[in-house]
Amino acid sequence: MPTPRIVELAQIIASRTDELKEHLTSNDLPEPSFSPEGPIDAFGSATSDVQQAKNSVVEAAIELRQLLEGPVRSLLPEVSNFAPLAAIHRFKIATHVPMEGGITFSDLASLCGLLEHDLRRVIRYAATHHRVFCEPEKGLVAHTAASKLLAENEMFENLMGLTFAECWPAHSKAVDAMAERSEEPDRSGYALANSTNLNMFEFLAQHPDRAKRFARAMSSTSPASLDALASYFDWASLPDGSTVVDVGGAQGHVSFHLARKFPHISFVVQDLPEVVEGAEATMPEDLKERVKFFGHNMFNEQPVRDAEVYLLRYVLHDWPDKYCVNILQCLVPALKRGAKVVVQEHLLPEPGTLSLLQEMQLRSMDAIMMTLFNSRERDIEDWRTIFETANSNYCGFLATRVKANPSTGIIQVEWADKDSP
Ligand SMILES: C[S@@+](CC[C@H](N)C(=O)[O-])C[C@H]1O[C@@H](n2cnc3c(N)ncnc32)[C@H](O)[C@@H]1O
Repeated sequence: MPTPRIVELAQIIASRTDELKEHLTSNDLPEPSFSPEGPIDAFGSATSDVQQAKNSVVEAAIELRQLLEGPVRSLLPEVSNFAPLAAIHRFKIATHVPMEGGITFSDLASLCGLLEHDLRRVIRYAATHHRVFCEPEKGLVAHTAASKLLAENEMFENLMGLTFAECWPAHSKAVDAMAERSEEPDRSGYALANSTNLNMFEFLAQHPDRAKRFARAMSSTSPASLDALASYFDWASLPDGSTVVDVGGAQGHVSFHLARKFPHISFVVQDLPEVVEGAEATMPEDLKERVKFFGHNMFNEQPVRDAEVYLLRYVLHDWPDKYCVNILQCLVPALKRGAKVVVQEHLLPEPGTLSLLQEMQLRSMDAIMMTLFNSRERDIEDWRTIFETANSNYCGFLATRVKANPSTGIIQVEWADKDSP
């Protein structure tokens, strides 16, 4: 009789967890733990083999759980209500819990301005479902690694805000948006959830605090992703004094990263005026000469002419196809022969060709794009079509998946200017 799948999965978990234990022991590293003293990312500094072992264990554990719990649980998953996490974010509960010892439900409720019974159920739900907070003795709330992170690290505050204050309400309206069969960003789940006829960026422009949180959440991008951008396009071969225009560059974190690696290049960071406002004042001293900010709406003609590179990093996936075509067409009057357009984006795979975790991450991102913008993630052929539709002078289309993270890639095209003499 063949080995049942659940046994195979258990064997994968056991053998690959041994590799993880070996890595921790031989490098004298702390083991993963929910305690506030536990590591944030126990395998963050590990080699790609160890990362691979970790991903195999997680994927096997997901499949094993799904098989053991059966199809009913797949349809009605245990975690489908994010109100408790949204409440933890909104009422800043983590900041009111002391780092040492604990606090009673009643004291915590008054600090947060909540009814005690509401607070108690939020905490107990989050403790069991998400390991956020624990109750070391009955009635006393204390930190776990996750709640401590939220209390101490402003970046997580911004990311939770983006997830639970912006995305979550919009997800529940995405099906209403789908029923409208609209491909307009101002009829997305996000627009419906906010009772607005504006697209998300126009709406955020009217809500500066939320816009700031969005911009800060965007700047939390992983260093590995920025390193991929730095290494999958040959920035070093650009002539001395070259200019890169970072279209939709937010507050400049991508240009800062590239500017530090390539001191012979200057950068113009373009974004909506309200996004770039004040960015120059907070710029690192060493980059002030080479990075400039410029308020510009990318649906208007590109004003910075004859740059060597126009970079669009995670900008186009926010827009339905016809808008992407329009953005690329707005670059055209500025392009000199040989200018490059460089795009960093997710690249959808053929179903089942990436690992389960990678494909889950991509499908989640695709669903978020639908919810927020009525836009989508795209595969390589979709990207080729967008460039071809925008202008036949966009030549030499080259899309390369990033080896360490093949769900993303770098696309480059060159402006051929076939019509000029
Ligand atoms: C997903 S963020 C990407 C930010 C940055 N490129 C990065 O890689 O982190 C998309 C950016 O596009 C900007 N954006 C949206 N609409 C725009 C417009 N009409 N003109 C210029 N920038 C715009 C947003 O403000 C935001 O900073």
